[in-house]
Amino acid sequence: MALVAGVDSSTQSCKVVLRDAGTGRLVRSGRASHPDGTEVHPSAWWDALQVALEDAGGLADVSAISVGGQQHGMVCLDESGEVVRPALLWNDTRSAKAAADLVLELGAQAWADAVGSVPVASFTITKLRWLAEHEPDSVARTAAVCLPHDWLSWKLSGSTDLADLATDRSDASGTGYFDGHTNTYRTDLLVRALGKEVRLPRVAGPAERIGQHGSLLLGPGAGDNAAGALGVQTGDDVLVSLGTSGVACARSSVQAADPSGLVAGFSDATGAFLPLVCTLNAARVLDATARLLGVSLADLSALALSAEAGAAGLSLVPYLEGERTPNLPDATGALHGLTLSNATQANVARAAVEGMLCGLAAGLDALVAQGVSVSAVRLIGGAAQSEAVRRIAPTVFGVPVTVPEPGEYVADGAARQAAWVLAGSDEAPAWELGEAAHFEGAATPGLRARYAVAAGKHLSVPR
Ligand SMILES: Nc1ncnc2c1ncn2[C@@H]1O[C@H](COP(=O)(O)OP(=O)(O)O)[C@@H](O)[C@H]1O
Ligand SMILES: O=C(CO)[C@@H](O)[C@H](O)COP(=O)(O)O
Repeated sequence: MALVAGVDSSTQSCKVVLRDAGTGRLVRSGRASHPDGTEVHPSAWWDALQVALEDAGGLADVSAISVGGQQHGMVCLDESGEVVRPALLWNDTRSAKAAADLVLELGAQAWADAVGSVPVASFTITKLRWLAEHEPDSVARTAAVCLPHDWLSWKLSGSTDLADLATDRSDASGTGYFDGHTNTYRTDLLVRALGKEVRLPRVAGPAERIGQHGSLLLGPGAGDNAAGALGVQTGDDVLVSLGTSGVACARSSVQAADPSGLVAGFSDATGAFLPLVCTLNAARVLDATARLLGVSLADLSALALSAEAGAAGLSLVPYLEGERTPNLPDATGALHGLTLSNATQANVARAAVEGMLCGLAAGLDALVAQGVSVSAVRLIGGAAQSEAVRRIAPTVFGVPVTVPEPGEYVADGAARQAAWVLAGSDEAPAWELGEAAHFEGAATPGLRARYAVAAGKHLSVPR
């Protein structure tokens, strides 16, 4: 029995799964936390990976490993491979003005045509423009730019040579300087943002071996959402992930080019595309609401389910970290529709779940506008563990929702990729998935319209 390992180095934590390469059976797993904040030194990810690997019993008996990681984070390396400054993460909105400037310079349609997406503050390219404008010394020291998963793969390879940096299409497509049609970098766009050329990771094929450390083969890895789609074996279903970010995406044979900027035209981890909508506010909206109410997440779920659908007219606008879709980096959250009679813990809990899901429902609408058919949703990510989220989701999305057996689907997708690399086959191995739970429910009348009015009245406060 050969073992493969998959890593999910996500915003809040690092998770590792070790699976049987042939059957996909889970053999061991481990995890470790990441520090809070939107600016994190990559060494914290490496330290967390070591702890998670140790927790999972180590790699001594593992044949291949792949890393999935949070997308977009800007990792700058100097000529000797040292990190120049802490990485700016996908949810760091300081580059919002840089994003707006870049869009103004070329026009939204030109960006969508060139790289599949209109840049927002999350994208690496806007962080590079921010760096050029605010930290010229850091720019002068930067010899290479890569992404969180690229950096971790490179560290795992044991190399310190920048020439050995490698990435995959899915993560490259989130930079804002990668053309998914030709699978080549648009270095002209990178130079436009940063003001100089730098070394970029080689873009490996979906099942290409990018290195070897002793007998351990290294797969190309992927952005976390592409890895999640590979792990849950979505086929043509729409995937909604409720982690730190809220994501709605679907596999496609064509790259999206949405000039409205709502849908990002990313690539997937199999050689196809992954049109994707991402919000900044998902699981942590529930964390914050539970904190506000002084209850546990389990109690929050029970409270939400004890309230009537629609929370008796309360709407929670969940822009607690600003928002990315819609592009409102300075927006703040709000509770609308409070009255003496509806001011209960149960209604606030319900409004938090419904508000978070309404943000994702708008994302599903944007996918539909790009030609994606949404007849059912598969739900993953930390907040999919909430019974309230599972049961309320169909009443907000208006379609049935399937929740796969609880698991770490991003890490699983990375492990499946590692098994693919090991097998050298044309396609990723098909692994048995566990029992899924199915949820249905009629759409709550008027809920989304009322949310849309409330969301339109958000307050923007520059931070
Ligand atoms: N039962 C639950 N109910 C609601 N939220 C949950 C539950 N279990 C975990 N979460 C939340 O899920 C989030 C972590 O999810 P995860 O998908 O691992 O995030 P990320 O990949 O962004 O690091 C945390 O904010 C955590 O509080
Ligand atoms: O920015 C995006 C997608 O474009 C996010 O989905 C990040 O990739 C972070 O993912 P999580 O840590 O929330 O899973």
